[in-house]
Amino acid sequence: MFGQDIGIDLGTSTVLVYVKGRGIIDREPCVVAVDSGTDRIIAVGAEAQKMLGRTPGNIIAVKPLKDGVISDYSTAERMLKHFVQKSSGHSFIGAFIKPRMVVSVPSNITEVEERAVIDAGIQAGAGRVSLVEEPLAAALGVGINVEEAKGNVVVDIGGGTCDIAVISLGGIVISSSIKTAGDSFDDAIIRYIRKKYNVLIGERTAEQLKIKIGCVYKRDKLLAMEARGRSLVSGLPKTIQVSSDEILDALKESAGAIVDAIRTLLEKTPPELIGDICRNGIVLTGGCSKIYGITNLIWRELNMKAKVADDPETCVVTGLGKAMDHPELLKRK
Ligand SMILES: Nc1ncnc2c1ncn2[C@@H]1O[C@H](COP(=O)(O)OP(=O)(O)OP(=O)(O)O)[C@@H](O)[C@H]1O
Repeated sequence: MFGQDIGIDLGTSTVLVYVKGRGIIDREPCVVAVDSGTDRIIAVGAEAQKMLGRTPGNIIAVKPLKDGVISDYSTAERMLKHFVQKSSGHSFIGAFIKPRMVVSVPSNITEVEERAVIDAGIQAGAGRVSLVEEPLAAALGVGINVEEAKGNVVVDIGGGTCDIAVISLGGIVISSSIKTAGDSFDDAIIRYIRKKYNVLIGERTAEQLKIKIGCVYKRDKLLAMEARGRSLVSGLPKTIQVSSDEILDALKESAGAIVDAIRTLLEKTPPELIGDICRNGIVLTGGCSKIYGITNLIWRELNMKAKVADDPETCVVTGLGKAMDHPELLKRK
């Protein structure tokens, strides 16, 4: 006997939880704060994120996912348990009847990585765990009729992975997943600032630069932002002015890798579907698809129309909600 259906977009940066009949009930950074002495969880999500890099010796803030897959099994399992308990509202029925869980995973993950997600879900209290590939869930969430005999391309650019898939007739015809996405954009900014200014900035500063002034195509109007870091020469705090053109330069290689991955997949796509794809254009989802200029870059490099979905971060979890009613779309049942 199963209880409620829960959809979990278990992302590298963010976890979103969907409960059938209630919609999205939770959206938290994928971070857990653990007391290293007692191994007890102190905080999950936004509260734990505030502790990242600022924790006293006995508290460690852990990101249990890396590159879209579980890298710290025990923490991931306990984090999932937290969300399962929250979703049941600690109700009497919720305590006895196990929920069915549908979780999104990157395309092309290994069987071992899949097994880790399923086991973590079961240990967290689910009665059954099914998986859906992220781009398929994203396509459902965007409202694409995935059952049609028409080709659609979805590119989901999250924190850890960029998943690209050609979808037709309710399935993924061809897909690829690269580990170049939001986190590697942040790393590229850190490396660029270090090389150019001899200043070491933190991950959160790099992410702010990316979100506020970042771009992968030249902005019409030059923007600038102050960034604080540590001088590698004096060892003291230093503030620098960074421009949007500098971030464009820093992100050139990573953005190029995403475009190349789309190009490679299109080259392998069956010719019958290419016509549909040219007509429909590419649909972009995931938080990092909000980077300025991504659609212009795709047009310039691939001569293809692209559109960023409305609210691109919630497409996957919304799609998981829809997949609950279409068991044929689930990868592992
Ligand atoms: N306006 C923005 N411009 C650029 N990047 C952004 C913007 N808003 C969010 N991001 C980035 O989007 C990424 C998070 O996206 P998302 O929540 O879709 O990832 P995720 O599902 O957790 O990751 P994955 O699917 O790779 O496991 C982060 O790297 C974040 O910095």
